[in-house]
Amino acid sequence: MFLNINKAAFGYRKPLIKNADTALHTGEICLIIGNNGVGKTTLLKTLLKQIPTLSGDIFLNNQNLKTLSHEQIAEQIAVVFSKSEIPANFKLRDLISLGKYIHYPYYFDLNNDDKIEVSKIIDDLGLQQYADFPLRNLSDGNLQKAFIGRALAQNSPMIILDEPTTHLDEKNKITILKILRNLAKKHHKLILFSSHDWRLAKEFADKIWLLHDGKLDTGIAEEILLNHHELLNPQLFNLGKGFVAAKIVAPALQKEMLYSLLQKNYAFDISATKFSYSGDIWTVKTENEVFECKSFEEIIKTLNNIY
Ligand SMILES: Nc1ncnc2c1ncn2[C@@H]1O[C@H](COP(=O)(O)OP(=O)(O)OP(=O)(O)O)[C@@H](O)[C@H]1O
Repeated sequence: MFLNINKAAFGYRKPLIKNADTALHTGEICLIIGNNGVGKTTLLKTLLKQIPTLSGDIFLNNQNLKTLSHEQIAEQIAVVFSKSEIPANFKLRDLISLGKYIHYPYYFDLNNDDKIEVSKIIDDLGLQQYADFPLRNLSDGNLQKAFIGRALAQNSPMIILDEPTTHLDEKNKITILKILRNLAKKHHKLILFSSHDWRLAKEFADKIWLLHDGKLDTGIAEEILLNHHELLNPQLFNLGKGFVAAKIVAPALQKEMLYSLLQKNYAFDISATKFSYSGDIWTVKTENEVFECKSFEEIIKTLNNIY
């Protein structure tokens, strides 16, 4: 058990989250989700002792956070915050080298082994051609990789990332999430990250910490999603207030797409109509009739004749 949270409360004067009780191991990836302002960043800052724990205890590698100095915490946890300041006039290699300086008592030039390791991190992240680029000239995706590179150079067993995929396009999001998965599974790092893009992130996370109603619910990602129907996607897009779903028998993706189509177009009870999908054909059954439709467009035409 690398991180252990024991009946802890987080927040400022008033707790945002009470009675949090959970643990994570190295090699695991955990996604933190919750609505805006629920306390995700506050929780991460508390784990870093930037904010005091209001009550209860946090153990890092079996040591109580209260007894650890900020330098000792930096040896255990590297951090990538999404709103990180870009150090002026730094090149990419300088930023990644910064991760090494927590291991030096004062400012020194890096020793040879550390320089080699920094170059290897740059290679592993596919950033060779940008090594001597000023940070301000990097794309958002490469800058984000560079901050992850700095965290890697720190060589800590745990990495915390606050919204590491914001501002990134789908391709770069997947690249970053794959890098994180690789770090956990091949290098046994514990990765804890927050994201609002949870549909994508959950594909990569083993566990979820869900912050809601002043509580922290934790567990295997799929278990948390199953137990929190409000998170599962159809309800998220429930635009038609009077919509009552129809029965849909179809593979998950087709079911999700039909649900989304129906709830956008019909703000009333359509539960009397049943839909099933087989061999690329949708069968639409009303009380008295059966229709076969080859596309969603045909389904809409059929339903518009019925309702
Ligand atoms: N230094 C502070 N003192 C008092 N309250 C604060 C402080 N910093 C943040 N808060 C409040 O604590 C609450 C939680 O903020 P936090 O940034 O942790 O939420 P979050 O879940 O990370 O939100 P988001 O998804 O919008 O990033 C908010 O209501 C915020 O205004």
